[in-house]
Amino acid sequence: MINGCAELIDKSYLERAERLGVALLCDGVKKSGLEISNCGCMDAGIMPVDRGMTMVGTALTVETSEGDNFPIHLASYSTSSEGYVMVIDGKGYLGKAYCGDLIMAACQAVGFQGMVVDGYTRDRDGNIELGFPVYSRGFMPNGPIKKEEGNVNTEIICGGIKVCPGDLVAGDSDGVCVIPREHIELVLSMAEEKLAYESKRRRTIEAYGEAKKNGTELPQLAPQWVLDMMKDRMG
Ligand SMILES: O=C([O-])CC(=O)C(=O)O
Ligand SMILES: [Mg+2]
Repeated sequence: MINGCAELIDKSYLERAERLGVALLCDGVKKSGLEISNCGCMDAGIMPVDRGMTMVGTALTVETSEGDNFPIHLASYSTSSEGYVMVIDGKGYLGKAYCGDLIMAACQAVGFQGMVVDGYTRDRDGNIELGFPVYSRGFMPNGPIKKEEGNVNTEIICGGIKVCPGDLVAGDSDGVCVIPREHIELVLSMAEEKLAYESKRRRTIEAYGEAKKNGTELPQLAPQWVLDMMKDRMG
């Protein structure tokens, strides 16, 4: 089944997500109390091809299996709009690579923000040279087959996480997370609260380091919640 693409996510949301990064976005899911498996994080087997690759965009989904990359070709040519991340449910198949730097270059030329593959990719060096963010289970020189049309823009599972066309997908050195489209605003605001907490913590840690260096009185290093928990548990 080949469906049209979901509407692109508002740029202001993407900019906020980019500023936060994947770990804080997952913290935002946790703080929001939403019942989302693993806080929206794909499993740790799905990693960036190169450290420092980052992406944020709107999910365009592909479902395929057994190393068949015909559906990936169909998805690549299904839009000319900039801003999608291609999320490929390859069923974790590890016998063949689903794609390499040729398809990746085509996706980059179209304006995809990146690609996530539940399976292997190849042409690692070429991929890094392109600077196109790709997240996969690793590398396999054995190339793909071209067979079935698969599904484009249907609900899929990738890296253990449900992904619907139009969801927010973010990736960085830590991995990939998915925020359901209907919860983007809530998750971003929760993640921004966590960011504010972390900034405050960083200032406290810095002040402690400075005081230690200067031989002045040390400020309290432990956060208040640790002190409260210690009192509760240890009296
Ligand atoms: O040859 C293929 O179909 C996959 C590949 O390596 C590429 O896209 O560069
Ligand atoms: Mg190739």
